Amino acid sequence: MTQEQWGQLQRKLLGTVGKNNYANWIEPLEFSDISEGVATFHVPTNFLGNYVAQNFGDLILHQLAESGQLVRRVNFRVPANSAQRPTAASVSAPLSDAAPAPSLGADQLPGAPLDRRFTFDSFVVGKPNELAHAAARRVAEGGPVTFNPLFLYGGVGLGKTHLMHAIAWELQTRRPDLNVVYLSAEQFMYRFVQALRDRKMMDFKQIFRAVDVLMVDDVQFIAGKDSTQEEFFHTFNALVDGNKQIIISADRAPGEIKDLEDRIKSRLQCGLVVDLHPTDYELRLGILQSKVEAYRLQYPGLEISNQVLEFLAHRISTNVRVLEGALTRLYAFASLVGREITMELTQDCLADVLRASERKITIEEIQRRVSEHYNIRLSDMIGPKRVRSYARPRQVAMYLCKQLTSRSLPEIGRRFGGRDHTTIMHGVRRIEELRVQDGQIAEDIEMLRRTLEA
Ligand SMILES: Nc1ncnc2c1ncn2[C@@H]1O[C@H](COP(=O)(O)OP(=O)(O)OP(=O)(O)O)[C@@H](O)[C@H]1O
Repeated sequence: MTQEQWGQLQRKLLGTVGKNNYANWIEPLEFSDISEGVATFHVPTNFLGNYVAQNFGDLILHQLAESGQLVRRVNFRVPANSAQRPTAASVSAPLSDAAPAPSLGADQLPGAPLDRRFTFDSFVVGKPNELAHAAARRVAEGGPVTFNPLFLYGGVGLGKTHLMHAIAWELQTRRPDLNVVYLSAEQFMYRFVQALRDRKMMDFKQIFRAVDVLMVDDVQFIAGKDSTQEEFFHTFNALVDGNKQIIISADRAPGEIKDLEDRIKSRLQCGLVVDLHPTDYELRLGILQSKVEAYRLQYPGLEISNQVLEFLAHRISTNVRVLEGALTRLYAFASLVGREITMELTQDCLADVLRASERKITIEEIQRRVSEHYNIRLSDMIGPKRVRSYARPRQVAMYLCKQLTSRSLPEIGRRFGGRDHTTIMHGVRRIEELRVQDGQIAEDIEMLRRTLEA
C-alpha cells in the first residue's frame, strides 16, 4: 500500500470515527509497510498504540481489507529510534489480541525528587499529628486501598511534605513494583501546560494514568486554574476507578479551598481527611531533641542544654521549619565563633527569629492569670508583702514572664512594683528548682502556660 492509499483510507476513517477521534488517534498513525499479511503502523507512544489496537484495530483491518489489501493483522509500534520503549500492540484477524497494559519506564515518571531526610524514622509523633501519621503509615504499607484519597492538611511547615515523602520512601522499599509518583500541584500544572503546548496530551494522560500511587502536594495551588482543575479531575477519577491510591495535601480542608470546583472538593472529601494540628510544646521539644541527635555527629563536642531546647520550644511556636532553622543557625554560629551554646548566645544569635515569633502574651496578662489561679488579688501579687502565699505566685508569674515574653529582667522588675532585676532572677531560678522538686508547681506552671498560650 502506498502512502497516498493510506491517506485515502484515513479520510474514510475520518467519516466513521468523527473529527475528535480522528485527530487524537488516527491522524498520528504513520503507515510503515505490509509484510507477510501484517500491516505495520508507527505510533508516537505505546499508549496510543495500545488504545488504537483496542478501539480501532478491527475497523482499520476491515477498511484495509475493503480497499483490497491482503492483510490479516495490523500492528502498531513505536519506531526503534524513538524515546519510547519499542513494544508493540497488534490486532489480528479474525480475533483481536488483548493489548498489553500501558507500561512506563522509570525515566518517564513525572515525579519530583524525594528528600532523603523525610522518612518515618525522622518524623516525631505527638498528639497534634498522630492521626495523620497513623493514616500515612497505613497507606505506606501498600496493602489494599482502604481510603481514597488520603487528604492531609494543615498550616505551613507542619510536616505534610515530610509525611508524603515518607510514604513514598516506604513504598519504594516495600513495593518496588509500584509506580509511585510525588509532585506538587504546581508541577502538575506545568506538565499539563507543556503537554498542551507540545501537543502531547496523550503522553501526559498515559503517564499519569499508569501511576499506581499518586501524591500531589499543595493542591490549593490549582484553585482558580480551570483547565488544570479539569485535567486533575479526570486524572483523579481515572486513578480512583482503577483502584490506585491517591494522596493529596493542602494548607486547608477541601471544603475551605476557595475557587476549587465543587465536584473536585466533593471528590477530595470522599476518602479520609486528616489535619495536622499546630504543634504543642511537647512535640516541638521532641523534634528539637531528635534533631540534636543528628547535630551531635556533625558538631562533636558542641553540647546544647535542655534549658536552651526548652526555651526554643517555648518561644518558637510558629512552625517546625522555623524551629529547625533556629537550631541549625545556633549550631553553625556557635561552631564558627568557637563558643558554647548558652542561653545568652541563643538570645543573641536568634534575636530576630525570637522577635518575629514573639507571643502576644503580656506581663499584665500573666500577672492576672496567675493571681486568678492562686486566688489572690492582683495588687497583692505586685505589692511588697513577702508572705509565702503571695511570694510563691509572684515568683511563678516572674518565671512565666521570662519564659513567655521577650521582656528583659529589668523590664519585668519594673512591672512587679519596681523590683530590682536580681530579685526577678532569683524568683525565676527558684521556680526552675521547684519545677523539678515539686510536682504541684510543675503542674501549675504547665496549666498556666497552656491557658496563656491558648
Ligand atoms: N513531626 C515532625 N518531625 C520531624 N520533623 C518535622 C515534623 N514536622 C515537620 N518537620 C520538619 O519541618 C520542616 C517543614 O515540614 P514540611 O515541609 O513537611 O511542611 P509542610 O507542612 O509541607 O509545609 P508547607 O505548607 O510549607 O508545604 C521539614 O524539615 C520537616 O522535616
